[in-house]
Amino acid sequence: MAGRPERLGQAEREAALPELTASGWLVQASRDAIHKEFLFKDFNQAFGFMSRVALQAEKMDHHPEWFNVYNKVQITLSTHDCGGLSERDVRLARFIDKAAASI
Ligand SMILES: C[C@H](O)[C@H](O)[C@H]1CNC2=NC(N)=NC(=O)C2=N1
Repeated sequence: MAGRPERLGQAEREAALPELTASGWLVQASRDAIHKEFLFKDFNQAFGFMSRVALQAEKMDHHPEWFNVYNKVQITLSTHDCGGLSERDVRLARFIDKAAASI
């Protein structure tokens, strides 16, 4: 993706975040990031989901912070290059929700 990412402004947050928080993303209090926990039937499904997200992350050159144990995947999204939330996090979060729904 071209260009240096910029932190979302107030209007962009008001436009993008309600949709994400409605689907279970939490805006972190401790840093400018969003977080969501996904539960799957077993490790196989969790890892299948992670594989899809990993391929998309490479394509976008935008990578999640995540933690997996068995069927649980916890994901934090933030843009390190701008020190907070950018449009890339919004786009990746939308992709992640679709990927989880298709497992
Ligand atoms: C050099 C490379 O483009 C950058 O380090 C990319 C890679 N993946 C990234 N992922 C995330 N989450 N934030 C970034 O700022 C970021 N930057």
